[in-house]
Amino acid sequence: MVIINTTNESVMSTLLLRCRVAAHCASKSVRNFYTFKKMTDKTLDYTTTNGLESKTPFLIGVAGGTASGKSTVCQRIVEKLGQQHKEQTERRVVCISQDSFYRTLSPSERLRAERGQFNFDHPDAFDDKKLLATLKDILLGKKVEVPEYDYIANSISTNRSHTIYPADVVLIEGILVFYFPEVRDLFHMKLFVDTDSDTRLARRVPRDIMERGRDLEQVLNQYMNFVKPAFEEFCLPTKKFADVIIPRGADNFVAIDLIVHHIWDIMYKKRPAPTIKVTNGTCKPHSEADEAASARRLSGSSEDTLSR
Ligand SMILES: Nc1ncnc2c1ncn2[C@@H]1O[C@H](COP(=O)(O)OP(=O)(O)O)[C@@H](O)[C@H]1O
Ligand SMILES: Nc1ccn([C@@H]2O[C@H](COP(=O)(O)O)[C@@H](O)[C@H]2O)c(=O)n1
Repeated sequence: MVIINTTNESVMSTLLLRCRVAAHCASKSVRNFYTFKKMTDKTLDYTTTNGLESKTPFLIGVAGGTASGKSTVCQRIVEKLGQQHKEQTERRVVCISQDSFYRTLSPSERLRAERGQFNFDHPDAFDDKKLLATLKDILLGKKVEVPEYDYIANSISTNRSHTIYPADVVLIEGILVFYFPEVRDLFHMKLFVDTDSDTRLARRVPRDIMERGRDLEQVLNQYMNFVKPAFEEFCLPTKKFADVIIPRGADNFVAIDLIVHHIWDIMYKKRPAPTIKVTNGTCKPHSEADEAASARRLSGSSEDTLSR
């Protein structure tokens, strides 16, 4: 099942069209409809000459609960667009984690974090101003430096960071990427990875023990005291802002293919890029369609869902 919200008409109409074409192809036993054309150097040249208005990247927000598969979904999208083996400077699709925007903790908060008693799932744990400024720079086509997050030290790494070069598509994933209104309004497309909480907990426990240096008791305490209540209070309510909800995350090949095709259309079809005008430090959608979509978003008409 792919659930499509009606908030963003351009996203919705493309996806609906694809659903119809896919159904038609299936009924006619047409094979390989979803065989995805990988990017080639030839097509790379294309965007430099196809009349796109600017290098404003297409910004995609990917939200969802902890261990729902947000990073894995982003990774699949990058792979399907044939970008995973490209040099950083050559990548046309790049991913950033919201975890790189956790704020610096005070000494007492640091002590609590070491005991698993700090709430990393609360919006206050993030430096949303820095996240907003970074995304605006990205939209202006600037090169930005994004630090790696160190889950063992509970802080951003002082010596490991990634240079994000101007790209066509930038994915930013995190539990609360739709929580902050100013950040949320910058996205051209919003995805919500909707994986059930038992599955998420079953994934989080081994991941935190093996990759994040935690013990079982700490992981379970943190989950019950902070992660689960904050998911219900802050993350889950942002699902209504999503243009596309992806049940089962990376296992949902159909949803990922539809999204990849949509991104591919944006990157290669001869249509104006979704440009962003930055005036007085605020980013605004440029095209009339984007403005209309924005207005609908602000008027809160995002409750209707279609499903198949
Ligand atoms: N579809 C899946 N099937 C099995 N394991 C998965 C799947 N998606 C993610 N995982 C695993 O679950 C853990 C969390 O996935 P990840 O993509 O990092 O989630 P998130 O970014 O939402 O925290 C990782 O260990 C990952 O390998
Ligand atoms: N020092 C930290 C920072 C964050 N967390 C947890 O990470 C989760 C977000 O990352 P996902 O990849 O799971 O989306 C969030 O739920 C925090 O609890 C942490 O444990 N320690």
